Amino acid sequence: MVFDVLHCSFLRGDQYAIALALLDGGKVVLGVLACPNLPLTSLKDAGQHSPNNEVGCLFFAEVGGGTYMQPLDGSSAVKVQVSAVENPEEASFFESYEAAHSMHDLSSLIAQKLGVKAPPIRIDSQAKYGALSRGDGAIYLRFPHKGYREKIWDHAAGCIVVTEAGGVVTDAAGQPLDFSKGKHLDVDTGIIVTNQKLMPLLLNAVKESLKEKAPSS
Ligand SMILES: Nc1ncnc2c1ncn2[C@@H]1O[C@H](COP(=O)(O)O)[C@@H](O)[C@H]1OP(=O)(O)O
Ligand SMILES: [Mg+2]
Repeated sequence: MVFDVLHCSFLRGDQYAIALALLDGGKVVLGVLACPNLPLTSLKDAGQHSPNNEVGCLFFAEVGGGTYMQPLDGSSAVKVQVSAVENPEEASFFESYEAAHSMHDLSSLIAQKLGVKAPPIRIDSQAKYGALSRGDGAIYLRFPHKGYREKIWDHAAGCIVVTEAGGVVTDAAGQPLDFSKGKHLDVDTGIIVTNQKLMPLLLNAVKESLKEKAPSS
C-alpha cells in the first residue's frame, strides 16, 4: 500500500492531492486520488466555472474496472475517459507548476514539435493525473532535472487512474512504469502520459527533442 499526503502546493492554496494505491506483486491494482481544490468542471473551460465554483473531486480506479470521478460532497460517481483528441494541434498539455520539478523548456520544445497550440496547463501534484483522466487536457509531460529519482507514491494512484480511463503512462523511452523495484521508479529521463492514438507521435517528439537538447560531444 502506498500513500502520499500533501506538499507545499497545499500551503500555497493551489492544487494538491491525497493519493492511495494498492500494489500487488509490483502491479498497481487500485488507486484513489482526492483532489480537494480541483473544479468539478473541466479546466479546459477555465473561464466557465461551475455554479458556485464548486471544487473537490475524488478519482478511483480498480484494475479492469475503469475510472470514476465523484464529487467530494458525496454525490454520484461518473465514469471518466481520457481525451479522444487525435490531432496534436487540438491537444493541450499539463506540466508541473514548479520549474524545479520539471524542465519547462524541454516540454515546450516537445509541444512545439508536436504542433500543440495551447499554452501549458501548470498545476501541482497528482491532480494532473486526475484532470487528464477526465480529458481536461490530452498530454502530461514530466521531465525532472538530472539526479532526481521519482518515488512510487507520487505516481502509483495517478497511473492507474489514467490507464483505467484509457490513457497510457510510460517513461521517455516508451517503457511502462515499473512499480516493483522498491520506493523509486527507475524511469528513463521522464514520464509522459497521453491517449493511445497520440502516444506514437508524442514518443517521436520526445525522442527528437531529447536528441536536440543533449549536449554535443
Ligand atoms: N526536484 C524535484 N523534481 C521533481 N519532483 C520533485 C522534486 N522535488 C520534489 N518533487 C516531487 O514532485 C511531486 C509534486 O510534483 P508536481 O507538483 O511538480 O507535479 C511531489 O510529490 C514532490 O515530492 P515531495 O512530496 O517529496 O515534495
Ligand atoms: Mg509527495
